[in-house]
Amino acid sequence: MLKLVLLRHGESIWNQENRFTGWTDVDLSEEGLRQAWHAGDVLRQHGYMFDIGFTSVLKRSIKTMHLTLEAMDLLWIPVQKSWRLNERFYGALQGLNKADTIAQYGTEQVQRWRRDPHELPPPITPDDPRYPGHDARYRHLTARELPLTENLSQTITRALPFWTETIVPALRSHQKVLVCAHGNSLRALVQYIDHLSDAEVAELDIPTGTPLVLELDDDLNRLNQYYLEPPTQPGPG
Ligand SMILES: O=C(O)[C@@H](CO)OP(=O)(O)O
Repeated sequence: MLKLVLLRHGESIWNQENRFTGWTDVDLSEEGLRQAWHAGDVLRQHGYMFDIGFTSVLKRSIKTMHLTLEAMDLLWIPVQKSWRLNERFYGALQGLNKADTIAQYGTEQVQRWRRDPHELPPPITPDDPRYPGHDARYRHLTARELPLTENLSQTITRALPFWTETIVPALRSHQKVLVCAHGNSLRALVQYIDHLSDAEVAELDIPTGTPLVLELDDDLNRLNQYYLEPPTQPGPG
């Protein structure tokens, strides 16, 4: 059996402010920092250890990985970063308050932008300051790879090469793997691994800072899946 742990980053400042985030590189909130440490603490208490970590190039996810590993005294393991694990690129919605957007466009439209795997949010243009082509960390990406907007199905397509070429070989060589990423990039991975329908993935909401354990067979079919909670302390007597 192969075991994989997925961890959504701790709460970010824009999660707290209820804003569409996408590739905006916002930091963790105080609560997010606490959640990231707590995740490591819970993993340690359950006896987990990792050989390698994979994360995105966004600081809320990088810092979550770092704090989680620190709480486990595993800061020494290799951690590989890839833009392919980034959050879904939310186009022109990035930065907007979700409640204001609902007031302007209606609940149904906003829900489609957020959860319909094929619905594209309004795109930005390359002269927009939010265009990733202006950011040094994406300078090796081709024009086709630089998004102007992205739906969940496109997020799966760009995350998949990293899954098959990097994460799967690590799992197959029996390394213990921690993937720290984002609400939608993790939903994309789980949809692929679990063969979830569009309706099922629309219902999937992975909470921040809570380790999700996937047990897989040798063909990478899911056998079991559960969130790790703090172990219950034995009561007095
Ligand atoms: O804003 C975002 O980038 C994501 C994750 O926080 O939001 P949503 O859950 O609406 O897809």
